Order: sequence, then C-alpha cells, then structure tokens
Amino acid sequence: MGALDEGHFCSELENGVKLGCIELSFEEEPETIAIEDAVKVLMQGLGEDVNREGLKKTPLRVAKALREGTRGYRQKAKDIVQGALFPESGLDNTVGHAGGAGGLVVVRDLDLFSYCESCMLPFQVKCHVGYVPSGQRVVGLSKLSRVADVFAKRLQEPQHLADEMCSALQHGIKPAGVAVVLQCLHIHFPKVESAFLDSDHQGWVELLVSSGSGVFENENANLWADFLNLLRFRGINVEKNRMRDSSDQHWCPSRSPSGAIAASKIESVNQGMVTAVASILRSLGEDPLRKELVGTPARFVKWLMNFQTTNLDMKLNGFVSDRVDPLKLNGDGCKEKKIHSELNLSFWSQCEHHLLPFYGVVHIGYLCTEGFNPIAKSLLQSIVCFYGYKLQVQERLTRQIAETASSLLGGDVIVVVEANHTCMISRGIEKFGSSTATIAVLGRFSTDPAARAKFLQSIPNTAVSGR
Ligand SMILES: Nc1nc2c(c(=O)[nH]1)N=C([C@H](O)[C@H](O)COP(=O)(O)OP(=O)(O)OP(=O)(O)O)CN2
Ligand SMILES: [Zn+2]
Repeated sequence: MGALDEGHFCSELENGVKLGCIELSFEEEPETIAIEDAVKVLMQGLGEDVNREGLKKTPLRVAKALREGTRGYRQKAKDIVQGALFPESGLDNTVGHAGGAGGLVVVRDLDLFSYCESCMLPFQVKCHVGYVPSGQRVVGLSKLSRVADVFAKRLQEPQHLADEMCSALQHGIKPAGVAVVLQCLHIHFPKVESAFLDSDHQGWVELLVSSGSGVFENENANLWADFLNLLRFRGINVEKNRMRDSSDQHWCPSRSPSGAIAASKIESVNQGMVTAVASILRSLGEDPLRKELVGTPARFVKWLMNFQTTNLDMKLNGFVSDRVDPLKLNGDGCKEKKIHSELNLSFWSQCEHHLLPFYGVVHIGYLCTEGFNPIAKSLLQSIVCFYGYKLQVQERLTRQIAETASSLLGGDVIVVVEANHTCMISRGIEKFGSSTATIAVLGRFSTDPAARAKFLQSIPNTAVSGR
C-alpha cells in the first residue's frame, strides 16, 4: 500500500500529524483552520448566526469533508501499484488471449464520488476498468479501485478523470492496454423561482465518458467491443460511439445557459464569499487561478445563495389568506372524514451540518370531509419549498412542514419526507444508494395506527431513487 493510502491518511487526521517537530492535530492544522474561517464567512453571507447550536460544528465538519474528499492530491498512484504486481503464467501475448495473463480483466461497478471542478459539488461516478495484462504479470484487483479513487478524490471533470485514471494505470502496471468507462451523475441545479410552482424540478445530468490506452487506443479495436459487451451484460447499454469524447462541452449545470452566471451578474455575487471559496481551494492544494477553476468560487457561491435564510420569506405571505375554514374542512360532523394525500412534492435543501445538498420528495396526508378539496397542491408545494430552501436538517424540515400544514388543514396531518443526502456519499461514510425517510404525525394520525398505515402504504416505492 502507498505511504498515503486511505487508512494511513485517516489515522493521520485522527491522531495528529508531525509538522517539523511539532505534532498538530487535524483541528490545529493551518489548512483546517483556514477552511473553517472561510466557511464562517460563507455562513455569514447566507445570513446565518455562526454560533447557532446546529451550526457550531459545521465549519470543522465541512473542512473534514473537503480535505478527506480531496485527499487524492496527496496520494500517488505509483505508490499504490508498486509491490502489487504478481507473476501469473499464461500464454504469451503473441499466441492469443488466455484469461489471467493475456486476456481482458474487467472490474465493474466501482462506486466513487468526485468533486466537480466547475461548481465544487460532489458528483457520483460508477467506474468500470478493463486491462489486458502483459509480461505474464497481473495487478491486485483492489489496486484498480484504489488508483481510480486517487484521481476521483480531487476537483475533477469526467473526461479528465477518465484520462488520468487510464494513464496512471498504464504507467503503473505497464499492461498491453487499459480501458476506463465512467458513468457520471451530477445533480441538477434547482430553479428556485419555478420550484414553487413546478413540483418536478429534479433529476440528474448524466454523462458517459471513456478513455483507452495501448491496445485500447483504437476506439474500433475488437477489445473495446469485448469490454463494452461485458458491461452491457451487466445491464449497461452503451454504444462506444455514443460516448462523449471531447472535453470542450460543459456538463456541469452551473455552466449550462440557465445555470451560468451572466457577466453582468458576477459583480452581484458577494465578493467576500467568493474570496473565501478561493481560499478553500488553496487550502485543499489547488490553484484557484488554474483556468478551469477561475469561475468556480463564484459558481459555488451562486449555488449556496439558493439557501439564503431571508430571500424567500415573502413567498410564504399569502398562506394566511389561503387558510381554510375549519368548519368546511370538517363538514357538518355527519360526513365521514377521509384521508386526502398530496404525494411526491419535490424539494431541495442544504444540510446545515456539512453544507451539502439533500433533495427528495414530501408526502402530505390530511383528514377532511369526503368530496371537499380544501387546498391547492401548489400551496403545499410552496410550503415544502419554503422550508426546503434553507440550511436545514431533514428532521426539522419534516416537523416544520407538518406544523404549517396542520395550521392550514385543521390539525390531522401526516408528513413523510424521503431524501437522498449528498453527505451520506461524499464523505468517509460513502453510503451510495442510501436514502432517508422521516415522519411527523399530528392530530388523529398520532393516535390512529390504521390511518397512518393506510397513508404510508399509499406512498409509491419509486419516490426517491437512491442512485
Ligand atoms: N443542535 C444540533 N443538532 C445536531 C448536531 C449539532 O451539532 N447540533 N449534530 C448532529 C450530527 O452530529 C450531524 O448531523 C452530523 O452527523 P453525521 O451524519 O453522523 O456526520 P459526522 O460528520 O458527525 O460524522 P462522520 O462519522 O464523520 O460521518 C445532529 N444534530
Ligand atoms: Zn458542477
């Protein structure tokens, strides 16, 4: 294993590192302190009280997540591969392709995450690596994943990431050839204004990229077909010629026409926050003047400002005037009350403990007289967005939606929030595909298990994809 492999680096963070002859804990390291200071500037720019209980530890958590998530800058692929090449006798390359020492070796479905160099948000990567051994030697399989991780744990762009992985494996293993396919998923940027009206504003930006060296340099080589067929066998239907092979297009939504910052608006971005993000880049070992990173701090700040505490308060005005008459809601007392549901109201939010997005859907159930439809779906969507676009925690979001809905809907309310948390994948915990559900029950729903069960069973199980 390399001198700076994952375990070693983590124990350094936990147990302290030696800087000269002074031993510094992770908290005392200058890079950590600089990131913490910058995060405080960002939180203040969002109008937050940095001493608020839930936010006190946020600067340190963000510093830990970012330094851990970019540890690839401090690792070397060659340290990982060295000492992990093993002799494996087989047919000579000239004779044919015998498995093990001449045939294609493929490691599929490596779940990784990386940080987008355009906007600094994490993106997910499903990585597939193939190589053809040469010189009758093979590499330890885990090293393919470890080398991939060295380059993923940096600020990256998908094609560049694939090229770096491919080139490092080619130089480290010296095989007949290496092929890399990456399926990358970047979250969309919310459109705050339309989110209040349109409940379907989520989704993913997907990008498939590939890189090949040695016998894979020729994109039409039969070996590419073998490799892709093995991936297709795993349910991935890719055509080599459908992959993007030029890096001049921007895949990050922050650079799409709707997400990009118009030149005239750049000055309106809080410059103190932009400077703080540039200092974070420096503390991570990056050069904020690198041409790909020049607009990154402003784009990250623009993303963050979606979650400013004050900018949406006006949106909740009007809720009071829309309040429903409880007499109407409860009917004349003779009619039976039925569960009314609004399912899949989508939301975006920003985890206040790690400053990373979480997003998903809200399901609201309430009791009202049969045939009476007291409240428009758009109003409930507005409530969901209002509490979503903040620094939040999912538990509080659920409770706040339930309390507000209850005051409008007569008290018998159940709220379920289903979400994917970026902080569950893009930090040490790395739980890809996990999702989180929270529930708040008020009025009759808190005393009637049958009503709760009926509502919970009506929630479609496709609501949150934990991809
Ligand atoms: N009022 C507060 N409430 C909560 C706080 C807090 O600081 N003030 N903190 C938490 C959790 O610690 C926070 O949500 C983070 O938890 P976790 O996902 O476990 O992540 P960590 O960074 O702490 O840990 P790792 O082990 O590094 O993943 C809850 N409420
Ligand atoms: Zn991005």
